[in-house]
Amino acid sequence: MLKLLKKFTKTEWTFAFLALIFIVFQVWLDLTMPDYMSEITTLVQTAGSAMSDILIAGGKMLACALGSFAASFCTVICAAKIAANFSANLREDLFNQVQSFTMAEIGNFSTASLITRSTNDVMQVQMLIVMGLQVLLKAPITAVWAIAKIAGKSWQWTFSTGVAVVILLLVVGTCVIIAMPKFKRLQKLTDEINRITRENLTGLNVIRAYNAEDYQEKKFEEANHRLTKTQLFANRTMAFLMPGIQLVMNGLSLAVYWIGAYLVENAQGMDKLSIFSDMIVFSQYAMQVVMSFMMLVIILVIFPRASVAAKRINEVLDTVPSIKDGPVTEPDTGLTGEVEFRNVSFRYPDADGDMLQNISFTAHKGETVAFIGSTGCGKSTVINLIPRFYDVTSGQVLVDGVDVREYDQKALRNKIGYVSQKATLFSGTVRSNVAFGDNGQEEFPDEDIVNAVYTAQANEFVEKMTGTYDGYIAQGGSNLSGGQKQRLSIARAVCRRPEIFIFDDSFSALDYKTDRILRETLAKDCGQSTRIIVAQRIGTIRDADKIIVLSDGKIAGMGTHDQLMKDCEVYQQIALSQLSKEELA
Ligand SMILES: Nc1ncnc2c1ncn2[C@@H]1O[C@H](COP(=O)(O)OP(=O)(O)OP(=O)(O)O)[C@@H](O)[C@H]1O
Repeated sequence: MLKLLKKFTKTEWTFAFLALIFIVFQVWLDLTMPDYMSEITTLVQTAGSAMSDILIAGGKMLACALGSFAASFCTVICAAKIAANFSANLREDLFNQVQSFTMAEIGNFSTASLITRSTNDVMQVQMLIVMGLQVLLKAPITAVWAIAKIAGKSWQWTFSTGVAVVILLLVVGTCVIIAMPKFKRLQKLTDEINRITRENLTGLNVIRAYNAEDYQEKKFEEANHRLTKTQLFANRTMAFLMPGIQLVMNGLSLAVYWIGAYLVENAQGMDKLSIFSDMIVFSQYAMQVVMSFMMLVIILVIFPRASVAAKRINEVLDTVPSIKDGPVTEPDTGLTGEVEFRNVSFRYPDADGDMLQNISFTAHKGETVAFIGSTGCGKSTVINLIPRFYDVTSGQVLVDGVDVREYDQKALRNKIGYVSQKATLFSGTVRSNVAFGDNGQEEFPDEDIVNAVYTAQANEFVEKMTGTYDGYIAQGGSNLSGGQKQRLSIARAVCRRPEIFIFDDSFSALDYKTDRILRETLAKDCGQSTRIIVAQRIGTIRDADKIIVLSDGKIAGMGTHDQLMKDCEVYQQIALSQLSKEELA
């Protein structure tokens, strides 16, 4: 928690200092009120007192109460401002940190947990700051000040207040020790609820199609029940606190009056009056002491959960992304659009064995290099190493003659137009999806957007959309068909005018005719760019300059279609499973 508080900015410290001033002022006013009460008590008991004197003392007491209210209001405003600013900065830090994570780190935390950490966990810390600033500062100041005021009045009264505080601490300590482990579990269980809800929402169609609503509901119910049970246990434990504190407070009042009665009875003449008014004042101060401990208890209810949340936030902020920027922004090798793999092997984090073994090939400028192979043989894994979604385990991946690990990541990705296997679109318009991101140059001109849409064969449906290029795209492109989404994803890559295109099975949802026309226009409009294509269909890659056949993470053959048809058995099998001998001839 302290580590997070180091993130306080100058403005936040200034507001914290202001809050402290308001708190000291409020405590002074609160502790001055019993003095006036004592004055009123004495005036009331003294024969011949003037009514105006009582009213003046009462008026001063009222002024103190109003002043205390105003000071408390100002403290709350300061605390709310600090907490809101602080959590906004924290959320931004978390967002930026998660942006810099590689797939490995995101996998480590899980997406659901990262969402809880950026929202719910930040809220827990925010609540602690709002309450903490008011209470953590106010309680000790009030306690010390009030104790100083009551010390020396009567040892019996002071002793009974001391006993009340010790009992209070024992009650609070026991409750916190019992509830603390449950608070730790609460955040984990919130992650779980988040994960199930996300899974449910993203897979809604499949759940309905398979009549799996009951199964999902059961999963949710179980997680919900676990969360509710833990919450109930923690809250029930803490529920003991308030009645416990009330009991101690009432017991203390009783003790003060009982001791007071005994002292008054044994006193003589005017002393009786003075002891009586002391008793009234003392009971007020003693209540202030106990109240300040009670306020600390409120913090103790929030603190365990907030401290767990702070730890979880720090875990994210302290994670060093495994992929770091190198120094190269523009290579001086004189090469463009060249991709080379040198003896590359790769193992996924936590996997037992290498997924890729000894992969070596070169794609020169303007060439089309295609990967084909059975499902799960490692095609996507190979191409994900080029934009450095993962780093190689051994060997080297070079772009324009420079190891990708040497590149500044932005500079490397500016050279690449990547189209993922699952078309990903963002809520917005056609334009905002095509002119997406930054390629290190000026903003994408309208002309480039239109050209890219035409090259990707997307014009045919975009121009029919309401609003055409400003037509609405729903989150994840859910208002488009699979093939339309793929074409817009391709247009997005084309619009960047990259040196290297990476198509990860990006033509699979297109009909054969559109697939062929799209490849032709790509070759015509982007002939200068290198194209690396993963495909399942022989037809898509047949004309490639180089076809690499992958089998179990190893290269089983490399060459043109004709060469492979002659000497690569795996390729022949794939080809014959898709096309007849006549078509292949
Ligand atoms: N993030 C990951 N962590 C661990 N293993 C993974 C991860 N991603 C993929 N794999 C494994 O690596 C293997 C190769 O996956 P990859 O996606 O490269 O195959 P692919 O040839 O592109 O398959 P497809 O044609 O079905 O897309 C698979 O066996 C898969 O289980």
